[in-house]
Amino acid sequence: MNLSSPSPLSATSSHPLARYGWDDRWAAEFASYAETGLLPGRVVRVDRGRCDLVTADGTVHADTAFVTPHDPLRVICTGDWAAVEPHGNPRYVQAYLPRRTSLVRSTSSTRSEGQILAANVDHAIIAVPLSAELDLGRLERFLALVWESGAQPLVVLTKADLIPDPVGLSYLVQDVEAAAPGARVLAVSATEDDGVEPLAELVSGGTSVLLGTSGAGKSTLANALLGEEVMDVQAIREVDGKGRHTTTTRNLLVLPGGGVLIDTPGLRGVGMYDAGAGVDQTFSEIAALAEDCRFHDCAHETEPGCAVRAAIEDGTLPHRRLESYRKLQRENQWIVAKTDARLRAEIRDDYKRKHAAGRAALRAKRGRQG
Ligand SMILES: Nc1nc2c(ncn2[C@@H]2O[C@H](COP(=O)(O)OP(=O)(O)OP(=O)(O)O)[C@@H](O)[C@H]2O)c(=O)[nH]1
Ligand SMILES: [Zn+2]
Repeated sequence: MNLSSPSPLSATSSHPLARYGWDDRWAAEFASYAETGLLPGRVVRVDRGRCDLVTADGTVHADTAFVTPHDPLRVICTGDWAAVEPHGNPRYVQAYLPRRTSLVRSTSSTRSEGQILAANVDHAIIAVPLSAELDLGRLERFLALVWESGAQPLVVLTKADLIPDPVGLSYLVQDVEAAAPGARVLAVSATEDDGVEPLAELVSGGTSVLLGTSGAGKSTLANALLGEEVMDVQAIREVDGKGRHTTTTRNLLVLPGGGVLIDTPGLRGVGMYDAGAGVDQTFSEIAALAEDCRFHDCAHETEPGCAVRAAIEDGTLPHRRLESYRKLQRENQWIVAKTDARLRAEIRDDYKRKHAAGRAALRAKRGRQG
């Protein structure tokens, strides 16, 4: 049985939660909870000790006390598949299934702590606006975050109608492709409905999120994918614990062309959090080149036989890429160091050692001169 792509004929495809992403693998992992009478549900919203889940019986408002541990990365979040009690007032979420992917950001630049933004995301759409000059460094930062999460990045150049010249547009696409190895890049105009269809098809088989800076065109793109009516329909009315009707907005929406879109406020303008592997993956072509460096620990500075510098010299690797790689590596080390005292001590000792070595070399040099 191929677990990663459930057959369309499988029993779960007719399950009422299939359109929310329920598949054979989730069903298998849920089996032990099902035996105890718990219901499966996908979290569509989390809010102050409560969450909304879609279940086969409709939306359930449940208490999250048992799935809100101290570790902020393990707190239940939108996109999680959870086990919820079938009755009770309130009903409790008892557990959630191990996440396939987790999108994590650092909460702030001063108090470095990871925060889970969304779980079980398959595609992360990174919106890059063509209304402004391309900021490839910023794109690379988003890519690192996405690769680290385990989701597949999809770069969308938004507002493509602003670049009417197809040749100019193709150059821009090429520049972005060179900065995003392993990711699909497509140009879309949401206002002209150009390229929305291929994008809808790409994300139809899973859960997606939209990332990008303010004004990048995320909301416009979300509306184009969802259709405005869908947005309205899914602002659901339901009875809360006090017996009143309340209107709540879901952060996880079913796309008319298949798949679901997670759109939580916290997703906007995210910063990386401990994304070492993600940074390496973002610059995968540099790692591939480095395999041919003479020294396996080559820093691509002044070493002889450096394949990375050779690629820069012959024009196959933009110098900007190596600079950006180093910058993001340093940034990530800094983030990690802030949360990891041991590493912080190591960096300090390393600095002292280098400093001492530098001073010794200086003394030796002075000694020779004197
Ligand atoms: N020409 C053109 N303009 C667009 C397109 N998509 C969005 N815009 C414009 O770009 C601006 C920002 O779009 P939004 O969709 O609000 O951007 P956003 O990323 O959601 O912004 P935040 O909500 O601040 O995060 C708006 O003025 C849109 O009208 C497009 O395809 N073509
Ligand atoms: Zn090298």
